[in-house]
Amino acid sequence: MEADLRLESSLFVGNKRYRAVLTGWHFNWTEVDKKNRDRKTISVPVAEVVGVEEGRVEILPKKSVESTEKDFTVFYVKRCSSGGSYGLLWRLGRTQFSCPSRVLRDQWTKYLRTALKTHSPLRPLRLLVFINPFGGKKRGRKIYHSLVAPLFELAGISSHVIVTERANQARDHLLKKDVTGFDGVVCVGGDGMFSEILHGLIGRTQQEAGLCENDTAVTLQPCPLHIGIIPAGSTDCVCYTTVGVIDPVTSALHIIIGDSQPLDVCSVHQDSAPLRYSVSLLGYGFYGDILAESEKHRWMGPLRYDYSGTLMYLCNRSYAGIVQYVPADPVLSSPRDRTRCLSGCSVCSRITERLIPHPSDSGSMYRSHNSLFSSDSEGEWVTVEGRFRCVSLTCMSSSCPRSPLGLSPSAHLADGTGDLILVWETNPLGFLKFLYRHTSTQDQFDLPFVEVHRVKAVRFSLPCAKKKEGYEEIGGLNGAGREMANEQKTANSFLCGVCCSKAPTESVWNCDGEILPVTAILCRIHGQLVRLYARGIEDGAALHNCSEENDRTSHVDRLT
Ligand SMILES: CCCCCCCCCCCCC/C=C/[C@@H](O)[C@H](COP(=O)(O)O)NC(=O)CCCCCCCCCCCCCCC
Ligand SMILES: Nc1ncnc2c1ncn2[C@@H]1O[C@H](COP(=O)(O)OP(=O)(O)O)[C@@H](O)[C@H]1O
Ligand SMILES: [Ca+2]
Repeated sequence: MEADLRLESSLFVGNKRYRAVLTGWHFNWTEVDKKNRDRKTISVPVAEVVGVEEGRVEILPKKSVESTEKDFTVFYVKRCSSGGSYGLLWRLGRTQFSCPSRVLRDQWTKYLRTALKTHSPLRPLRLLVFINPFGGKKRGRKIYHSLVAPLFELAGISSHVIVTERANQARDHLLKKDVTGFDGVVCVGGDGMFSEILHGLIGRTQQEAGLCENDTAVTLQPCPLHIGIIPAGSTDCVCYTTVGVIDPVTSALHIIIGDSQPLDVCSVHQDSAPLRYSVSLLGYGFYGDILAESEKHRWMGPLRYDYSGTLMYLCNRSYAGIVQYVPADPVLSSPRDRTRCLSGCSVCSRITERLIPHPSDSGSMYRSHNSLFSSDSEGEWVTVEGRFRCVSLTCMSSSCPRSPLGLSPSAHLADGTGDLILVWETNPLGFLKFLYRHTSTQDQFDLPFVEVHRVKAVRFSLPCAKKKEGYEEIGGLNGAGREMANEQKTANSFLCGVCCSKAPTESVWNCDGEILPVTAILCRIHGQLVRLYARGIEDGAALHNCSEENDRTSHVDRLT
């Protein structure tokens, strides 16, 4: 079949002659000068061709300009440097070709379209799109209609668009309404909107599989529908971490070409409250307090987090707690190994192989129970207790424009583990140093009051009242935190006077931007539970559209 797809001929772009070649995987065109010498080659992977149209076509607005029956236009992904961000911006490239004959033109368009179908099996044909009109700077509708919809139309995607009228409408729709015929679900909004889609899709998939989501021991079934994110929120952390830039056009192009990025998801079980899922930040203490405070200032838009963050920094609160965790296999990777999970990551690929069910399993893998949660596995749990500035768990690096390398720079998107970050009670200057390091390449874990562990599961509970009093007197049980405790006590009560008369003894959990109503939780990481229309962060070396060869086998890169 691939041999059939080879096509080679002379083509013209303007008045320049090119030698164009379509092989199985690439479409290349090389300028040929008057002496028949090859000059610059442009190489586009077939998987990155957005569309092929007869004639000379423009989009935005889409129109056919003066053209002949020998012309055709190819639209494809073009990469540009993104300036400040780690990833690459994608733009729509367009080249209008002229053929020596109409027959050849028809052959080119036919071959290119066939190649597209063969090499991008996950390209969506029908999408369900939810727009949150109030997310971020309230520009969701405009972003979708002016930047994204014309690209979907060009790519022949039909979309059913729902502008939400209330919170949780998208989640409820996915849980209850018929979604047959859709290849994917797109959310236009922020992390909160993504979280709605996540809950809806995971919930529906388990319902259909007859699995009980609340059972901490059940192995959940991966979702069959892909999720696309068009960023239009406040933090846009999931988009930034999986694409590398916050840019609606880049994200729309990843959706169109049917990119596929698996993502780990953490299930958060609470005794008296419904099950929640998290991918970016499950945080107690500092991040919980920021969220609770920021809800009062929603009118500020994305700035509410900086305002509340500064306020909560000044409050300098710490909280007593017992944290238990099950460590992941240290041979596979470590949160301090100074590597980055990039597109094609080899650490994530290793678990992909293990997760793919073999025919002989006949689905039993997804129904199996996890030994972690049986009573005889108690020995695997490690316990720490004391007073913490914050306890955070993230399934991925959780980078965002504020923190380009993220909460845990070496975390992996799809390795089946999460990173648990424990920041013990410390003085205000120490904590500022910790926060400030998130904005640069300095290691935020290289501080005496910070610990990070790669984990498969986490439990959190409050110490009994008597113990809590003890911590308040001795300042926690951890060596690093203990020394600073007395000095801390004075600082705490002084600074907290800024926002509250008495520091509370309990914080709340921030679960991807949602406040959880309970403090005691049990969390478990589910490897590759959902798939996004993304491919992970591409490094600058992938700026290749003008080069001979397109080698996209980047793996894990060391941080420099
Ligand atoms: C001194 C500079 C400190 C910069 C510290 C940056 C740490 C940033 C880590 C960000 C992790 C983001 C994880 C994502 C969470 C989102 O799921 C979730 C929901 O997002 P959505 O509203 O878009 O739906 N977002 C959040 O919960 C917001 C988290 C808040 C992060 C902002 C932190 C700003 C802190 C500023 C402290 C300033 C101290 C100044 C002292 C003088
Ligand atoms: N029409 C709506 N009205 C009010 N809230 C909504 C609506 N649609 C979605 N939401 C909720 O708004 C919250 C924030 O949305 P999000 O798109 O993440 O923006 P932001 O990043 O600014 O927080 C989400 O938790 C979502 O459930
Ligand atoms: Ca992970």
